[in-house]
Amino acid sequence: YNLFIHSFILSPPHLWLHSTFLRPRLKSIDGELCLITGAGGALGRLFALEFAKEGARLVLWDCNTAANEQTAELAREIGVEVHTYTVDLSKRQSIYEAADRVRAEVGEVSILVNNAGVVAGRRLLDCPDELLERTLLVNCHALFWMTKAFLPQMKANNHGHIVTIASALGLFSTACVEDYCASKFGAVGFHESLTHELLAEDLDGIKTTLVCPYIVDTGMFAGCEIRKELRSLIPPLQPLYTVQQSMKAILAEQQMICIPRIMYIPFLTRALLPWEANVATYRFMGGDKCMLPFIKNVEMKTSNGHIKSS
Ligand SMILES: NC(=O)C1=CN([C@@H]2O[C@H](COP(=O)(O)OP(=O)(O)OC[C@H]3O[C@@H](n4cnc5c(N)ncnc54)[C@H](OP(=O)(O)O)[C@@H]3O)[C@@H](O)[C@H]2O)C=CC1
Ligand SMILES: CC1=C(/C=C/C(C)=C/C=C/C(C)=C/C=O)C(C)(C)CCC1
Repeated sequence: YNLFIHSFILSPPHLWLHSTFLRPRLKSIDGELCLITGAGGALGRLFALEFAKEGARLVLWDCNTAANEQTAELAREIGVEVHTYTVDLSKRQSIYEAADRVRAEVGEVSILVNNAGVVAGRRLLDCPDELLERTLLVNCHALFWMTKAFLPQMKANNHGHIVTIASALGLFSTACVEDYCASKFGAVGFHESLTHELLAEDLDGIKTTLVCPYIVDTGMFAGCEIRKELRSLIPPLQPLYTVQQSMKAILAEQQMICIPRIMYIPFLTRALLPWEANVATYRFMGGDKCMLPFIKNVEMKTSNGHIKSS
């Protein structure tokens, strides 16, 4: 009983309330070395620019060399040091080799932003096995290898920050994105377990932040939509807004953020309401079939040869 009370005194409710509802102090990351995966992509590029504005030195990883270089150019214009690496996050060896090079050529990474992500965008039964596997490798397994590569240095200094860009679909699911939900639920579980481990080891200098956005207007889920009447109530997020909200959470060392805040509701009701009530709510809000137009979109692009598969 005493231990229980003591644990609460160590993290009293007024501290939770303060960090959740009041404006917390934002930390300085000037001069820190920040590694961002998927830095050639929409959110990855914006993260790179926001971290650059905060004065962080950047290490940018992506499998798309040209897009990654473009991000690097934009970040250099802000005036920070930038290093780019072409890495295939679906390959463990590619991650470890690039990590060794970063350590030798640049130094110790203190902020890790695991942002790269993919989705198959096909119905499970129509989807090539490799494409399903790739989602798990990039969105989930890569988190193991990235953490194994960079956490030891953070532990040695008891200093660092690991950011996981997961998804609202890591907290509740919907139909026809089995690969993506499995990978993002995995990412959420990974983040939580790692956070508990760091706390249990009293490594209070290493922070973690989980980011769970709703649809972001980047093209990744183009076509995904809920019931027409509700679209103005919960519109797709702007990429810059998403990244700015994430940055606030990261710099405030917040453990988790759902963007927009209304996404906490389906997350909670998933756990609190009976299954049937959730199914009825999904039907009413168009959450049950929201992925069908997205999958149609991918099918059309694939048949036109515009989309590359694995
Ligand atoms: N857009 C959305 O609606 C939402 C996105 N998210 C998450 O946000 C993150 C960023 O998404 P977003 O910016 O929209 O997506 P993008 O597709 O724009 O960016 C993802 C980047 O990751 C790269 N990438 C993909 N596979 C690999 C790989 N094997 N190795 C290295 N790099 C790879 C992509 O390269 P390439 O282009 O060549 O494939 C791309 O540059 C993802 O984790 C996503 O799951 C979360 C919630 C909503
Ligand atoms: C299921 C569901 C909804 C729709 C969620 C959607 C459409 C989420 C899309 C998320 C994406 C694309 C995340 C990418 O990482 C509502 C209407 C909010 C509430 C009822 C349950």
